[in-house]
Amino acid sequence: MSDEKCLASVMIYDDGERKWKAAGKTQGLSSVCIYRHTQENTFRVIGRKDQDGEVVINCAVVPQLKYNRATATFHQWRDGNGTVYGLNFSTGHTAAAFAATMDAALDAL
Ligand SMILES: CC(=O)N[C@@H](Cc1ccccc1Cl)C(=O)N1CCC[C@]12C=C[C@@H]1CC[C@@H](C(=O)N3CCC[C@@H]4C=C[C@H]5CC[C@@H](C(=O)O)N5C(=O)[C@H]43)N1C2=O
Repeated sequence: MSDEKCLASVMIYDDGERKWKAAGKTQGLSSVCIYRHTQENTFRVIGRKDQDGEVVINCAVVPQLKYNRATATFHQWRDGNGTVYGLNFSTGHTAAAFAATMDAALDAL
């Protein structure tokens, strides 16, 4: 998979409060990548805060994942146990690159 680093602000939707929260301990941008495990042909979304390396997203890409391009720079999906992740990308270009990689991963599953 393209290991192009996509810069985004990673957010998690708090169902209880019905609002988006920044993922991780601090605000700020993370490098978000989709990694492929070659032997198992599985994929994971891994996001690390640029500031301190904190892993703020570590989410399996499962075949039934519905990836929603809510806007040109904000994409979102629900993981297997109902957590909703949102990626607020720095640019439409990185959003489109990430979404294309996500689509390729979903096609390969
Ligand atoms: C059927 C279904 O599951 N639907 C899900 C989405 C979905 C569809 C299909 C497959 C998977 C999924 Cl996950 C759904 O609708 N969800 C998932 C949880 C949150 C939400 C529910 C209600 C609110 C209303 C408004 C809307 C929202 O959140 N935004 C609008 C579009 C961009 C806008 C951009 C940025 C973020 C940064 C903070 C906040 C702001 O800009 O200040 N914000 C926004 O406001 C963002 N919501 C959602 O997306």
